[in-house]
Amino acid sequence: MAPSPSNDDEFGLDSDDDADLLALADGIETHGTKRKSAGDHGPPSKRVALDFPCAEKALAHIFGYKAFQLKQKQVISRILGGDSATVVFPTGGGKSLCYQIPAIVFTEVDSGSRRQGEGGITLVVSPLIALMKDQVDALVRRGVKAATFDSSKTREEYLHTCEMLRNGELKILYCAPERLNNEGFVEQMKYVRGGIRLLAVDEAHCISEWGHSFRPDYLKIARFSREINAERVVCLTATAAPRVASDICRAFNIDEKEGLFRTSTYRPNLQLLAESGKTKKELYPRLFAFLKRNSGATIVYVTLQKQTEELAAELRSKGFKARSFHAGMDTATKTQLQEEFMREEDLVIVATIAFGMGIDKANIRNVIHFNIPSSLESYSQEIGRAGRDGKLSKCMFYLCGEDLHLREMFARGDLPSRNSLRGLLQDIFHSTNISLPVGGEFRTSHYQQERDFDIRSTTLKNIYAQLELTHNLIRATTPVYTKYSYQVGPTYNSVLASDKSTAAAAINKYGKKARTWYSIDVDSYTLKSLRTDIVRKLNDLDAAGIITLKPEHVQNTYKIIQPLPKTGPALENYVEQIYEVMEKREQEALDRTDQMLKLITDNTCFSRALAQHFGDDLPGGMTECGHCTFCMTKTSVVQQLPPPVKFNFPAFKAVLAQIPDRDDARFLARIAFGITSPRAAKLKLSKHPIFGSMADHSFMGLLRAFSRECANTKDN
Ligand SMILES: Nc1ncnc2c1ncn2[C@@H]1O[C@H](COP(=O)(O)OP(=O)(O)OP(=O)(O)O)[C@@H](O)[C@H]1O
Repeated sequence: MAPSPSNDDEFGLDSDDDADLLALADGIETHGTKRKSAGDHGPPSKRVALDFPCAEKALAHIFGYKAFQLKQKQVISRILGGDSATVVFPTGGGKSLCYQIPAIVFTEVDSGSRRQGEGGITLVVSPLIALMKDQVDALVRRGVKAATFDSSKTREEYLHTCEMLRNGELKILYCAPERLNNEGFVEQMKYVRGGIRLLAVDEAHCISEWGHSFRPDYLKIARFSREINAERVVCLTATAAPRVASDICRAFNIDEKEGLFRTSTYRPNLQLLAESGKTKKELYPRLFAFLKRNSGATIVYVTLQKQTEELAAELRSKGFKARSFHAGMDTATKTQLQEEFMREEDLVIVATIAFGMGIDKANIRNVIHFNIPSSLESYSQEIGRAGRDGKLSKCMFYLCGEDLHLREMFARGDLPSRNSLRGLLQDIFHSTNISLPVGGEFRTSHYQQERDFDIRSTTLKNIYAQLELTHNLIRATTPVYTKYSYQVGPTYNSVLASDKSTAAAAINKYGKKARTWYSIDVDSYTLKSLRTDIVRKLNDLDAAGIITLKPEHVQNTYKIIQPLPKTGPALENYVEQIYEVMEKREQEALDRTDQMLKLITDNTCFSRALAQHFGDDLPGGMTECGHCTFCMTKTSVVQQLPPPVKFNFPAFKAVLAQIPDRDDARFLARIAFGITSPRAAKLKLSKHPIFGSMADHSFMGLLRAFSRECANTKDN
């Protein structure tokens, strides 16, 4: 699963959507000569053996390491030689140095061609604010000028970063992918002194629609890299099956033969084990016994937040030192737990996947999966946290038939009904919007559409991404805040008085003061034509510390790229195409669970099957690892499925009685199966006894039964 996105909503730089760069880029020259972008490169230069002593020096003097590890040296040489790369190193493999060292030494490599103070920056796109912060703190301690743009920054810190950017001091800037959607930010990046020398894309597997954690915002990074003229790109990930790695390379125009750096995925000190049981109850004592036999720092992964608490309590009652950890906890508690885990040698952390990213503990002895991981990629990433010290560590997977429901619930949660999708597209392509010319703009509220059409937020973003990137109909621009409020500093009046621009005059005249905050309605009839100038001026005043700006009332804004469909059949065509893609994604999510189960239920060595999934194999022609459950027992693990249930008519009738609408069979099936959605939340159904009352049935069976019911109602 994808890590949760950051919430960058300060300083008016937030955006959930793409920025409209084209409008701004038109007629704007980047300063100095046009920069060479990653896509402009000729044939890769990896064939030329490059050596950069300055990189070795930085490794030793700044980071204190003796030698490069894995393929760090090759990657760094390629980047310093001017080319882009994709790096697939395991968790903890040292991916960060692959961009940090180039960022530090770029100025030494081609200082001759640049003016003083024009070293340019390395921009790192990473979805994890906490990780970014740790990295920046570590770099700053080592004397490297690094910063993040994120919502946790104080205003002073933000202004300080802007200042470093302006005077060319900054070497590395971290930001969340959402930040690249923002017009203001992209403009700022276009004008960075010395340019964007390197764009580093962390967790790059999120770009692939085949990947387990596809994020539409990631698809847009490639376009941004061209728009900000990034000189080269490095994409980094710990897990990428061959198809995913190809997607990444294709998106950034990276030569797969020369620019893809993979290391062996096999970890000989990890013992992959699995056992199956009919019920969780049956597996509890086996888990306790396992932990008694295998002491040491342990992570037990479960799927749901409440399971972390339940299992941790159970473990404590059996005398284990156990704590629960999940994303719903407050930051201070989470930090404290992480610190405790780093310190202690025998703590068992029962956690959701929220735990582990950025945990750099060498002696984790056991990683246990007490539910089914969402994919082989997640599994591999999670077990990869064990045994970084190279010592024998155990990775136990307890498979339980009961858990299949949970996986199906997740896999099926994102697909809306055709009706919902049709309703959404009718709303997007409604008469006002379709009468707009190409280049015209319209606004919508994602928040409202999620509720109106019962579509989850991530799915809605995916649909818009398809309209934008696959069908090229629209393009997201920076979300619009229809109202701007601001507090003024002591220099405000004199600055505005001396500013002779029309925007400044308008702000002076129409900015209304309440008690402490001023506000200006930039969409009012009088100000509409000056809107862009006023917003820019307000942002400038904010960046200069003259005012503190607070944009309000968010509206997602789109520009029309091609004429929108005007007829029913044309709209239906989009419904079909988009729905097909979404159905495929649902199927892929279900397939990923099957692949996970196949790993341990097939008649093969687990370690070999895992390596082969990633396009790799065991080293030295080995056919077996010799120490996984299959190698040790020579038998596969048998999945113990719960017996099929008889159709529960009373529960079925209760769902129909509680929900009188027959417009959406999928919605009814979801409620019976226990899958929530915006509509379920609005109707407060998730706490109702009917919710999940048929969780032991097959989802497809439920869908068929409710579809019949809806069709009958229509016929009558
Ligand atoms: N050449 C090296 N020699 C010694 N230690 C190194 C070297 N390169 C990196 N390290 C250290 O290895 C640890 C892991 O590095 P890093 O965080 O970059 O891994 P990663 O591949 O990004 O892992 P993740 O997938 O968890 O993000 C860090 O403590 C880092 O300083």
